[in-house]
Amino acid sequence: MLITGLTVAFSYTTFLQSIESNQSVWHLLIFTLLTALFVTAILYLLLNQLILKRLTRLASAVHRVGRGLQPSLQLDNKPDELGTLNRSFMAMNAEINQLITGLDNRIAEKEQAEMLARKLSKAVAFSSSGIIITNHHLDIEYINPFLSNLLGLELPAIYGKSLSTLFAQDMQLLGNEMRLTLQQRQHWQGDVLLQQADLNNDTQHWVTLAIAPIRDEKGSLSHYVAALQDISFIKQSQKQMERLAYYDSLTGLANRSYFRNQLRKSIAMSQRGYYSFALLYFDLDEFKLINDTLGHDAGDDLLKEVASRLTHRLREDDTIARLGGDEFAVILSDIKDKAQAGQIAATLQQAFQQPVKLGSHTVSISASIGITIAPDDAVDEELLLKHADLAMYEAKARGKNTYRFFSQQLNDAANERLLIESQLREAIALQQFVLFYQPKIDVQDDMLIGYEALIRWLRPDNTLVPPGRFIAVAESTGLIVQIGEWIILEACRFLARQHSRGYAVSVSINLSARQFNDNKLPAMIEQIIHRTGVDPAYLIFEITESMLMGDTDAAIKQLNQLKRLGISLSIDDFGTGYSSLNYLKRFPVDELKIDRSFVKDIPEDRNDMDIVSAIIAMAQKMQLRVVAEGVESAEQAAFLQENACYLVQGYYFSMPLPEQELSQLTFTIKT
Ligand SMILES: Nc1nc2c(ncn2[C@@H]2O[C@@H]3COP(=O)(O)O[C@H]4[C@@H](O)[C@H](n5cnc6c(=O)[nH]c(N)nc65)O[C@@H]4COP(=O)(O)O[C@H]3[C@H]2O)c(=O)[nH]1
Repeated sequence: MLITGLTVAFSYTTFLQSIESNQSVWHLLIFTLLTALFVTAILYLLLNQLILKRLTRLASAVHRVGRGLQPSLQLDNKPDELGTLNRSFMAMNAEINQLITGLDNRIAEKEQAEMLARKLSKAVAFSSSGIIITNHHLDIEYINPFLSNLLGLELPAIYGKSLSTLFAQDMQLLGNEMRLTLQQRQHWQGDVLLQQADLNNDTQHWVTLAIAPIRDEKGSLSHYVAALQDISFIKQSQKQMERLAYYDSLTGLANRSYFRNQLRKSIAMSQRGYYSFALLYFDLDEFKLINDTLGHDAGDDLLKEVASRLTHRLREDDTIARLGGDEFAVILSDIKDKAQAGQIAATLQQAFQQPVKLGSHTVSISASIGITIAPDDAVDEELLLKHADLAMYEAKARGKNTYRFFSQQLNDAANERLLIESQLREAIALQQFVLFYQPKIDVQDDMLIGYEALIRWLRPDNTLVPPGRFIAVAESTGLIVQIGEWIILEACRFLARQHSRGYAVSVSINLSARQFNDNKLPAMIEQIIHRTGVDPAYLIFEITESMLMGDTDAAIKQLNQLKRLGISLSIDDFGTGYSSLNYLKRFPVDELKIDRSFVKDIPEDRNDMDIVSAIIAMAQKMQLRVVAEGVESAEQAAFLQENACYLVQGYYFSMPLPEQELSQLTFTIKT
């Protein structure tokens, strides 16, 4: 409601008439007063209703807002000045509310951020990863306790120093690379070796390090944060695995796979014309004997000693590997010529000159070294190994403790051996072997007392191949076991025929090392004896001294097994090996055969004559039969007889003959 004016009706005439009468005056006064009061009340009511009440509400609202409360009363929105004031106030209040809410939000956000920062700071401080914060120049501003403890860092002395001061000496160059990468790619990651702060403590830690930038609101680089994990354990395991994969655990030398890798690398370099290298291959001449007699622990100690001696005689760039057992190989890198390789091989052999002490024993050692040169001899891995191996066997054949280079002739000989091997297989299948028999004579009564069976290979073109041309190949390929069984069967059949004619002769059969070491040999012989029905007392098996060396216990066991069959045992080529009385006593043998080499120079060579008479004396002392082989002259026969050696074999009496020609012999045959 809008108040535009107030009209009071007053009648002056009536007022005068009232004055005229007192009563009327009082009435008038009272009336006037009442009217005034009424008007005032009306005015007050109107004022209160229209203005004061609204102002009070507004004041109360202002007061509440001033106290931070919401105005509890609803302010009117009338289209007058007070309504306008109310609206302005409400708008202002809404704005204030909005501002307060915004402020509250900002405060809440700030509190949240502070809480998060506190959590992060705790996480960083207690983290088991290393954390570093640097400025944008990579100078350290913060290092967390984990890292400072790990490296023994003095805080805050390290602050302000470059990040790379934490790196090990070898890693210093990495600092520059890191800076460059960070400029280009914003982050850097890699494995770093950290150095202990105390330089006297040489513990080093491998860590994987990741560096990322921190930017301010404007996006400008302000800091870097680096996180690192200790991976020393992983690196150690890696190293351990590498060692296991590439190094021989006994000697610490490179193993076969590492050696092969190096060989391939060397071949690649030599093929590019960069350099020549030599491949040396060898084993220890006495290793098997030492291992068998002194035991495997002594064998291991020997290998360790050899490895250490060899390592000291080689250059840094050379590779020495133990390929297995007592097999060693060396790659001599960048050699000038063959002569240089030969010199180094000789140096290596010098390493063997000093005997090795193994517990209470002192043993002498030697090595026969095979050498091949790349790229001159070959640039193929397998071929080079084969060449070095061939050269080593040549060195062994030339006497121990020497070295030999691979040559084309060696290769030809090896190829011939291969050819013989394939032909031998065919010869076995086609039964191209024959036995010849050389008489054994007792010169006391000129009586033929037995024969030695000697194999020949009768080729389809009727040529006779002597055993010296194929026995070694048969031995190395194992074919001798098959051939040997045929020899024993044939010799026993021959013996059975001789006995059936009434001749009480013996037959001597040569055993090769491979046959002798075969534990099925006694059973096989027993079976043949049974099959052919021969009297084993007339069977003599010849073995060489070298077969008894090595594992003597096993040899004695085998000899006893053979002896149990009722056969005799003879030591062939006696005098060329150990020939010691003590050693002989241990073996259950019946006969010694003096090697041809001592007989052939009688009577010219006094020394040989002395040896022969000593062997005869020794055999007599041990109550062994003694047979001299290779007797070619009457003088030799006479000398032997004078020295009480009556059993002889040799061209002087008879060449080895095929069975059908034995009837031409004029000797009285023992019956
Ligand atoms: N210069 C000369 N030589 C004489 C004389 N008397 C005999 N010989 C030869 O000397 C060799 C004696 O045989 P060995 O020492 O056991 O040496 C044998 C033996 O080790 C081996 N061998 C021969 N036959 C067999 C066999 O059946 N089995 C095995 N495992 N090896 C055999 O081959 C070697 C050579 O046999 P062969 O060529 O038959 O050579 C035989 C024989 O023909 C002589 O007065 N002067």
